[in-house]
Amino acid sequence: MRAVHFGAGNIGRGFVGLLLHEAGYEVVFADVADALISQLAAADSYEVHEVGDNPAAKTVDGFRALNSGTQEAAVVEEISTADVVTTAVGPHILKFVAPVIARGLAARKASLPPLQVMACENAINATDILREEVRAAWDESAGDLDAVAVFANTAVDRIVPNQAPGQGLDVTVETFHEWVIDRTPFGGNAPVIPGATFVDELGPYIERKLFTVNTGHASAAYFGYAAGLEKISDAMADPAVAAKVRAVLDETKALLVGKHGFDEAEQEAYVQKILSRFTNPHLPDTVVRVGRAPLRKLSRHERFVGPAAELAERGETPVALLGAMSAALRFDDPADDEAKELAETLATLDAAEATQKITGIAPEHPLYAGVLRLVTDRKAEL
Ligand SMILES: NC(=O)c1ccc[n+]([C@@H]2O[C@H](COP(=O)([O-])OP(=O)(O)OC[C@H]3O[C@@H](n4cnc5c(N)ncnc54)[C@H](O)[C@@H]3O)[C@@H](O)[C@H]2O)c1
Ligand SMILES: O=P(O)(O)OC[C@@H](O)[C@@H](O)[C@H](O)[C@H](O)CO
Repeated sequence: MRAVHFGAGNIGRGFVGLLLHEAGYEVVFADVADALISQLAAADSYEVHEVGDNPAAKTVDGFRALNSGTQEAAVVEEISTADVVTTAVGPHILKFVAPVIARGLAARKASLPPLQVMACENAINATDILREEVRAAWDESAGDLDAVAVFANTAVDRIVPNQAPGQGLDVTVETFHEWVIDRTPFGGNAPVIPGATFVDELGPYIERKLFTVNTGHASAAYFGYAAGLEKISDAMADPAVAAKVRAVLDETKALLVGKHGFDEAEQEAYVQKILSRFTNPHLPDTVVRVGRAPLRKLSRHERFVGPAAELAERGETPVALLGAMSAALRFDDPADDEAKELAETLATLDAAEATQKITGIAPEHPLYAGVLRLVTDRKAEL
């Protein structure tokens, strides 16, 4: 069995690659970072160090690595005979890997079973986004795309910080992990991945993950950044930051319980577990990594505006979520391209234009007045 995995970064090596390896797949990593690919191609193995309660070290070996920029033909050939393709490149990068996947699928022999494609990104239904990009790149003369590929949405959860320089290919990760995959598109032939959980209804799981883990995480990052703190665990050790994060998760908990019918006590236990993961002092995770790409995080269906808008539509006022969004508008890490673009948007557009561009919230929406106020206040400081 062979899996081609796009994105040999933190989650690629520290989670998806590891679970596919443990499931018995030969993993072919495809990435455009040349130094990383050269290192992987030259290595026999790397270690995944799980830190926190019950620490462990796991070895990943038997992989290969290709540069999907300079060795595209080789990646296309791998895809044409692979069993599985996964990605962990970032939601905005899916459009760049899709044409390579489309070419690999077009070169596939009709006798092979459909390729099983799963995007492992922090976005609602990231695989649907990837499928539409593959469709856009699809050569119709190659036949029916749906006959050669099965696309399944997934939710991936494991905190994998940026790795310390000098650590080589080894990855430090938290012990917790969860990979939930929609079983329904596979029609009884789902891949066997013992570390993953297959479910019939993925939607509630994706929202629960994004609007709890990622909303809470990003809140800790932006409040921590505003407080001048470097690590997420330090941010969570600050009582004022921790209280604001908790208040945000109370609001998303109310939404998730009300919308999806999660049991309240079960959701509270989920929140507690996640808050304890953020405080893991062994995990060197930073507020700038977790806060990265603030425009993506402030966009319409993402971890802040998504739940805040739904609460507003239900007649609730999401006070804590608006507070976190206000902190996000102040995230100005000079190394972050989206933080620079955010600052420029705030500086050059009027408040109404900036509100709509950043959050996608229209003037008639019940959340609009709240976000317009945040944007207006932030602009007044610039
Ligand atoms: N790190 C985590 O804790 C974590 C957990 C769950 C989900 N995720 C999600 O996984 C995805 C990747 O996150 P990460 O933290 O591993 O980021 P990362 O930056 O460590 O890794 C991304 C990798 O993608 C590669 N890449 C960029 N453009 C590419 C292209 N065109 N073709 C092939 N490879 C390309 C980069 O070179 C990099 O190695 C994101 O969607 C993120 O939200 C991350
Ligand atoms: O990857 P992002 O930028 O969407 O979000 C940053 C972190 O919240 C994220 O990477 C978490 O560590 C991860 O989602 C945990 O499962």
